[in-house]
Amino acid sequence: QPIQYWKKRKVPCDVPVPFVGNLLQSLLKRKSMNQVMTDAYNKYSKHRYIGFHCFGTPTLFIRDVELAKQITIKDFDSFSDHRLFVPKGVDNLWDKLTFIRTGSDWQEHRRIVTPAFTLSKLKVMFPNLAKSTNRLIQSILEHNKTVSGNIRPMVMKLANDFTLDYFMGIECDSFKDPNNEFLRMARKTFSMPKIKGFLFFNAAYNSAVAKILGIKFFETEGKLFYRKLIKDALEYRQKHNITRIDMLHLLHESLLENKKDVNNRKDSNELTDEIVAQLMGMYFSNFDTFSITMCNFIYELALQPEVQEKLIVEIDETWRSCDGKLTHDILMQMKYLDMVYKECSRLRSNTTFVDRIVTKPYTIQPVLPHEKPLHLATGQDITIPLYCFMRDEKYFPNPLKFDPERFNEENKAKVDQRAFLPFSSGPRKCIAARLISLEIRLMLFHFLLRFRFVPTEKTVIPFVESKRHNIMSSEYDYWIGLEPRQDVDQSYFH
Ligand code: HEM
Repeated sequence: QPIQYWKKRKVPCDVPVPFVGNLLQSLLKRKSMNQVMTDAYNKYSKHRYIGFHCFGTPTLFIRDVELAKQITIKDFDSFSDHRLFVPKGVDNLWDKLTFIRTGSDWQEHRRIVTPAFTLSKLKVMFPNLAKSTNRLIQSILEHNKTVSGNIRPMVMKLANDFTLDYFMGIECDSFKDPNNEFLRMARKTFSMPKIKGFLFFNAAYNSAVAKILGIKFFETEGKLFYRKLIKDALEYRQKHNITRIDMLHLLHESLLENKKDVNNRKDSNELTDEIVAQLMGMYFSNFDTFSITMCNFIYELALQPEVQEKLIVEIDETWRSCDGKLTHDILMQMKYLDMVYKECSRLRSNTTFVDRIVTKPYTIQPVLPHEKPLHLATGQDITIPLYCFMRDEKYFPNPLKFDPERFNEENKAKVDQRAFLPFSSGPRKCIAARLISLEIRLMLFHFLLRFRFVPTEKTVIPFVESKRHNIMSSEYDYWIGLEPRQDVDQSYFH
């Protein structure tokens, strides 16, 4: 009896509604998923964990940052897997994604792909990343004299062209040619329509339904398109002995270098399939997840003219002093940009929660007077609400205020790192956290070198979170103006 599940275990829990659990308000579109979780989080403030029901699945909802750290880092071995969003065997490409792999297969795979994301690799790739960002944002200026409207499609173009260049060395300019095939396929394959997001979230809790409906993440047309693109790129590089340091090269090298993998492989098709799966998974994250995050950040900055002005001063000074030759270290050492990036990540990161599955029986020992040992069996679902931690006033006073000064030299040591988790933590933390941090800073740098973000008469203030999307995005799109800067020294760009 799922309804009795937490009651029997003496874990506090709101009475769930049959079939939908504690998600009724979200399903009826009365509240966003973040709001539903925040309500539960705030209601049981004296507890470290509570019971929660996502549809028919009882999940242990963690309210305590130390317990979350125990689960994601200290006792990781007992919580090493994610729940399966789609049952294994429904979508063979999906099964290969890092996020989806489980147990020793995940461990081995993560070890293989990690080298593509190290700091040293990012530094090697930086000149290409910087060139590509500069080129694309310059192109926005050239092809859109004034940009005012929903900036989401523009940011998606930027994310698409950037991803193509950075992942595969393909130069594309969707501002010049908005009807190009690459953009069309990316939109078709990687943008997550709200209904698809909803189906996926449902599927995560009901694998039988997912199997019956044959819910697939990537459509066949997209799979065929990207498989051909990647296969051709690999063959061309091999034939012409070309080495270009990008994600395709790094993944290919990492997978090849892994001797066990090579010996076990039946043919090079399998290796190509592996690369296609990883690149498509990453393309999705860079096209969809990243572009929503970027829009959230731009929205926030458009409402913060003083922060923008301060940032513009730092950007102009940096660009002048490095004579337009921005390096990885110069960018990452920019103090105010660092503060703004972190505060945007705290308040506007799009991650709602992360999940874990108990992989070895585990007991949560009592800490508070009213607690008893709580035994968790293998397979128990766990929810860690990162969004709630990052907006808890216990860790971030006046949490809804956008205040980069929380991260200044004097204050940053006081930030409780257990609660500041835009990319989660521990061995399953987002593998691309460093890349995203660089990518966003680089884009903000080049945007603010040329434009100011301004609200327009259509900008909905304050930010209203989407009730249809399970990650943080705006309910009313992103109506923002990009005002070309008149005070910019044009010699900057020559
Ligand atoms: C702003 C954009 C992004 C955000 C906010 C984000 C956030 C996250 C979060 C919260 C997780 C789950 C961590 C956990 O379960 O503890 C995750 C996992 C992951 N992310 Fe990201 N991510 C972003 C972009 C990307 C990009 C662009 C890539 C690839 C290039 C990527 C690759 C991955 C992978 C492979 C995993 C699974 C890691 C594993 O299971 O070992 N992410 N991400």
